[in-house]
Amino acid sequence: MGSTSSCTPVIDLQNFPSQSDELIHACEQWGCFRIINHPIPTTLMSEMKSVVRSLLDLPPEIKRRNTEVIAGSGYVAPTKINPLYEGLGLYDVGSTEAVLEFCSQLDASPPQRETILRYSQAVHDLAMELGSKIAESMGLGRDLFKGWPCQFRINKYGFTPESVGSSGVQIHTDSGFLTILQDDENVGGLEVMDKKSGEFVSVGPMPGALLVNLGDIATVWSNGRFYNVKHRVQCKEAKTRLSIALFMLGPKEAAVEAPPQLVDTEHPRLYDPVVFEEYRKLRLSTGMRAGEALSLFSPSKN
Ligand SMILES: O=C(O)CCC(=O)C(=O)O
Ligand SMILES: [Fe+2]
Repeated sequence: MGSTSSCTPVIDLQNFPSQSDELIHACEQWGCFRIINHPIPTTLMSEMKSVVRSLLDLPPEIKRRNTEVIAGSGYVAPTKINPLYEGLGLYDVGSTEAVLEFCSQLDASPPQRETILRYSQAVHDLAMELGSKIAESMGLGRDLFKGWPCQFRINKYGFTPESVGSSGVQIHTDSGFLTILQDDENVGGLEVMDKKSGEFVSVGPMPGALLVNLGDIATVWSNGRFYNVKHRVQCKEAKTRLSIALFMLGPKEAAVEAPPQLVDTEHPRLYDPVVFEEYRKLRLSTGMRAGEALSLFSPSKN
């Protein structure tokens, strides 16, 4: 399938509340937007990028020490299905202890540790701030997403001349509420599905900006208003592509449901309460990785 080029919305984080309507429109129509004038310094972004490159270049026996806490949160080696992809990660990036454990597993040097700590804290704070801005822009309280755990992952796609045209990551939605992605500033390949046409649209590199995607939990929480954007990574050129993702998931125990303000007779509740951890396991066990599993939470109509 071909793709057209990007018209992903761009949200200026320093221009609030003026951008509130644009932000909600982007969440509803695209499930994805670029953010500019965000608080993560460009120098920190590029320092983190070079740390990511060194970590992913470590020998496999060291990378394997990055064990998982929840399924897929640790080292993911290339597989038959995804031979180009490799990733390292950690669950609960809001915990300094968890970040330091990740650093120790990978023998990070003191300057690398410092960069990983600064970057992960900054992007975690940014996820919380974005959650607050989304809630506030809908006329709700700023603290609704406080304490929701976040997962962190660094990704490497070893694209080769033979792989041009194939997939680095197959079509999926993210399972949590939102994802903040520092995509590769040179190597494109990320494609998002246009809600209206169902066509894939390329999201080209935009150095200095970050990309936000909304996931399945955002659709549940917003009572179906927010679009859980389907996306994939395609190999466009024979270069290594690196990306850094923070996934704001759902609460550890409490079930997610739309706040009462988003439910009325014209907008009846579309989903039964969803416990994130159960939802994630259901996605894995059923292989429904593109949001299909949400249909299993339609309220029973008695
Ligand atoms: O690497 C990317 O640009 C996107 C990765 C992605 O979609 C994911 O990790 O869920
Ligand atoms: Fe994704």
